[in-house]
Amino acid sequence: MSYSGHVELKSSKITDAGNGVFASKDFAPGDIIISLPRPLVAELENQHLASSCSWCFSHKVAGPTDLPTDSLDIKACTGCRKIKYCSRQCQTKHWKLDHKYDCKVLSDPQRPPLPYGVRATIKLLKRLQLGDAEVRKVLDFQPKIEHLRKYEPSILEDSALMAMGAWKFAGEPRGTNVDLAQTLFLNVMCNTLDLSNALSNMTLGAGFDPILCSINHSCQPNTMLIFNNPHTMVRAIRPISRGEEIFIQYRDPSNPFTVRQAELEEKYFFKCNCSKCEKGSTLQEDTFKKPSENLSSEWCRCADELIARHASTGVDVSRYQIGSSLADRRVSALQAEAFRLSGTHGSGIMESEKALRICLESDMWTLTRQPVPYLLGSFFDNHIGQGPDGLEKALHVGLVKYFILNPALAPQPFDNSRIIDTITLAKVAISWSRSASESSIVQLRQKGCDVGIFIYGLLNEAWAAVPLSFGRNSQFGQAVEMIWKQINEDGQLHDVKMEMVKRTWPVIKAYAETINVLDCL
Ligand SMILES: C[S@@+](CC[C@H](N)C(=O)[O-])C[C@H]1O[C@@H](n2cnc3c(N)ncnc32)[C@H](O)[C@@H]1O
Repeated sequence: MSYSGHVELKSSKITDAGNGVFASKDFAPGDIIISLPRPLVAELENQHLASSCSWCFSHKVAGPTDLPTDSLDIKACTGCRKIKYCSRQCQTKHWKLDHKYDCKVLSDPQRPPLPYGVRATIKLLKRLQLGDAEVRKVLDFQPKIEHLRKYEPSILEDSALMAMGAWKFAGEPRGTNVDLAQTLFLNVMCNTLDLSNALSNMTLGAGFDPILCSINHSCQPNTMLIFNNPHTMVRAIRPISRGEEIFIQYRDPSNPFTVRQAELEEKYFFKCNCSKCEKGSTLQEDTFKKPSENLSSEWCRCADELIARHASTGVDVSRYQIGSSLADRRVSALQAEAFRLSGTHGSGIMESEKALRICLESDMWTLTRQPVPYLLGSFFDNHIGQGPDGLEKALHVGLVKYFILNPALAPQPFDNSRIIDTITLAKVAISWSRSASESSIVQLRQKGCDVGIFIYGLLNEAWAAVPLSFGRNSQFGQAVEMIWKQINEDGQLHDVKMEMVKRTWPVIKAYAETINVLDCL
């Protein structure tokens, strides 16, 4: 079946995966495979409604790692006073496509905020009633009702209540019923994509689209999904031949096998059968620095305490188990504790330091084994706002992330997560160089890291990589250009500076390789 210009939908070769999306021509890394003006469903989570544009997801709250967002002026819809926009154009587009169907429902000041799945279902029901062919395609997905009935009956019950609410709020549209509402609700919620804004680098809401959501998951994906306010693209990250299946990642593929499996089961209700998971716990993601038997006696004692604590508090540590011997159970307990403290997507300063000590002082973890990369990410973010001392720590951990972690975890320099990291590190290095004393700057240079050259190289790399990821005309691309132009005022000397970058890069890399992360804690 022809699905769009460059892809087609047919049965996946992955066991139990149903249909998948296949390339109908060859693609090179960076090529755009799918480009959509906006997913069929794109809803902000409630906590972001007040500070983000509901059409383009521009986000007002500036976090420490944010790129400049100008003076974004978010104004509320005069009808409901809940949905907000950064411009009249965004408001008009959103009204025509979407908001005209739920503005009245949201306008009741007494009503508590509606979950985004309910908001989406109200609008889908109304569009379905009007004969919208795109919405019909949502019904082609498997609602996973049987799976939920067997394994997650409470989720199924909740979905029935949500669907009933959505159907009533939609005004019980003729030609629809509660069962149909539940199918729409579940099909969207079991297949959502995380929607984000590169400028604030966080998940702002959830999306669903019949084309994008037909792409299966692999823990070794060949494409990346770029959400670009509100344009969405699927781009190749490795060469793809005609006839090959296209995969994205629904969840982080750098986790150990059992953690990946559990996360996908929990959020999407399936057992991943991708080519990487077929190899089980045998790959680099599951390799510790040393065999479990080599854990020091001091850390064995600590692990024994954790085993007792996990048992007495009833914490489910099954996804962190690496084996049944006592030595394996001890390392599993350390792993469970490190993941618990990492919170997977961000943790406080105290928690991330404690978890890093477990992993690195026990000497069982390599720097690229999770949750160390998550923890270093949190450590980096948490220290940016902590004055010159915090900035210096962030700069050092950033050097380790840049030279050691990122090339191992995301081999393409234009990978969207990597390019955001590169530009954020450049910003940290700029802030540090402005706040540090002259002697600190000289000292760092003497150790091998000339911060001026480092900043120049990072910005040049980000600027060169943007066309293969977000695009130069995107909000992100424009923000990168702004910083790049500030640093590169005398454009004529570019070649000379790049020659210095080329010569100095291996020296900075060698310095990064000497950094002991534990010294930064
Ligand atoms: C977003 S949909 C993808 C389209 C789906 N294959 C279909 O035919 O409708 C996600 C569902 O596809 C299946 N799936 C995706 N990736 C998979 C994988 N790696 N292994 C097994 N099933 C997978 C699961 O049933 C999952 O819930």
